[in-house]
Amino acid sequence: MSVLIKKWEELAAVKEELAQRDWFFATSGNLSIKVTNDPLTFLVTASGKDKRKRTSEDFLLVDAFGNPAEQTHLKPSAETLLHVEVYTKTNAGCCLHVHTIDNNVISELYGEQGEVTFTGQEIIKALGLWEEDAVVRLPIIKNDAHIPTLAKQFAKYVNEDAGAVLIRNHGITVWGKDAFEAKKFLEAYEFLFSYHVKLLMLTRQSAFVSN
Ligand SMILES: CSCCC(=O)C(=O)COP(=O)(O)O
Ligand SMILES: [Zn+2]
Repeated sequence: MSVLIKKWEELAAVKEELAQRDWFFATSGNLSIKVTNDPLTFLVTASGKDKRKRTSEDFLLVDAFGNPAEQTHLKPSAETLLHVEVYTKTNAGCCLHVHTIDNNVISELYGEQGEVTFTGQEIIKALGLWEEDAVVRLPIIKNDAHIPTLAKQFAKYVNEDAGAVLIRNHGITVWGKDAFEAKKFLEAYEFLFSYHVKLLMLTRQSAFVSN
């Protein structure tokens, strides 16, 4: 099996799992996986598709600038430049972006602070932090409609082979050394968001009832 087919299957499997979680509302989300290092090429989702569907036109191969590396009628994701930043600045092998209600709520609650932190949760170990008092810091950037500007802001936080950035009222972009790691990190962040949102709702509601 060629590397391209192997990587296609790997990304398709991740896409299917994220679809099962219902993380691709209204065609949102984009995914990519590195195929070659020299020259850099990666598979990225085609723009505007329903990512819950599995088709032979789900992905296309792009180069280090995010341009199609082969003749195709498909358009790379509108947010391909963010994936370009990940692969040109790090050794990451996979990059995942989803819009969920929970990640949008968290990004709005903490957007002015420019970051959200989490601590005291066992799931933090999935992010590679094993100390009991570990603190996860997740940057939140402004959602700029001009993608080159958004990519430039995003790039400030792309310094390691694994990481994540929340885009305010837009979604999260997570990257890791391979598809397994990127998906694990994404699931850990979404767990933290969902827990935090539910806890805030319950504690605010009970404070309201007891007053
Ligand atoms: C429909 S949501 C707006 C675009 C977006 O943020 C997204 O993640 C999907 O865009 P793409 O071009 O990758 O389909
Ligand atoms: Zn998006």
